[in-house]
Amino acid sequence: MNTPIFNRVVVIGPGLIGSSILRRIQKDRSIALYTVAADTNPQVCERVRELAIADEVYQDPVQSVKDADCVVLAIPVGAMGEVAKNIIPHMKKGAILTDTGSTKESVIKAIEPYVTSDIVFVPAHPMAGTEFSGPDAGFESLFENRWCLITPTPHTTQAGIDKITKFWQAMGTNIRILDIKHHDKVCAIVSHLPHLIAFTICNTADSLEDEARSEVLDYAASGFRDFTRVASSDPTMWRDVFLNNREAILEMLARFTEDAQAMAKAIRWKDEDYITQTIQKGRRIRKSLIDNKQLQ
Ligand SMILES: NC(=O)c1ccc[n+]([C@@H]2O[C@H](COP(=O)([O-])OP(=O)(O)OC[C@H]3O[C@@H](n4cnc5c(N)ncnc54)[C@H](O)[C@@H]3O)[C@@H](O)[C@H]2O)c1
Ligand SMILES: O=C(O)C(=O)C[C@]1(C(=O)O)C=C[C@@H](O)C=C1
Repeated sequence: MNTPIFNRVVVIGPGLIGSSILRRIQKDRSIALYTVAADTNPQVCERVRELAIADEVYQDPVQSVKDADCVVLAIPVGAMGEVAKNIIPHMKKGAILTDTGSTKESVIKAIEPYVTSDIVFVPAHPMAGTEFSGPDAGFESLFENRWCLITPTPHTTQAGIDKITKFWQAMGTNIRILDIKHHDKVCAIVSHLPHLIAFTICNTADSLEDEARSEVLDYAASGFRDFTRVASSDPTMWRDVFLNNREAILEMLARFTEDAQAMAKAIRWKDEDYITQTIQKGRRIRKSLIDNKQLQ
């Protein structure tokens, strides 16, 4: 076997993303020789033991990081700062700290003050997931052919970037190095706003008067169904994303609202060309996703 990328990898938060990482390592031990999982929820720890997807399991993240050469934070973005503050003093000198958070500027701001000069922090974000959460939801091929976005800070070393690049390539992803603010803007439009719209449209449907609401359930095997998949995502994760990428999300929502108003105007004034062009753009985007193999 080739030299493994890491000897001992700790995943803090073995939910959808963390357990998918652990499962992938279990399949490919050239990524890490030994895996440790840590989760403050005792039921998650119990389930990870039952699933046998980590070599060792701890309820206390502080205890779990001893001797690790890579620690992956796969917890909600609002919890990252506190956990980093607690674990960093117990990490091995020279170890890498990385994360999978959906927002980057907030996570970096929360973690950086606690990063000591002997720890390398490499912020990262795998652009892959589902509407499910928890250790049962993960699967080893989740990251296959997806993107992992790495957003180095001015203190991130090239050696750290190279190691995390290898790590995520071994998970099956392609890599892009992105500027931190740019990452948050792009994710606001491709991920955060679509979730906001999905949660909102379900709430709007639910607030209709009784008769129409029951029809939503009867006839929802249409476009609405696709929104309900996205809207069934985890409330804690998404509350944290919305509160931690506020500026970019509000900016994209404002643009979207303007475009929705333009569409409303076109419908009111029967502007066939505008309506047709808008629909055609949507179809083109869908086709390019299929061509780029970004649809499972
Ligand atoms: N779900 C997705 O599609 C997706 C995709 C890419 C990135 N992410 C990001 O990855 C991270 C994990 O998301 P997920 O979907 O795997 O979540 P998840 O809810 O499936 O798992 C998160 C786990 O973290 C644990 N946890 C919460 N607070 C903790 C703490 N303080 N200490 C230790 N454990 C704690 C929870 O008990 C849970 O088991 C989030 O930051 C999210 O933004 C999610
Ligand atoms: O595929 C889904 O259902 C997801 O919600 C995954 C998704 C996304 O919006 O694309 C969600 C959050 C992430 O940070 C990255 C990926």
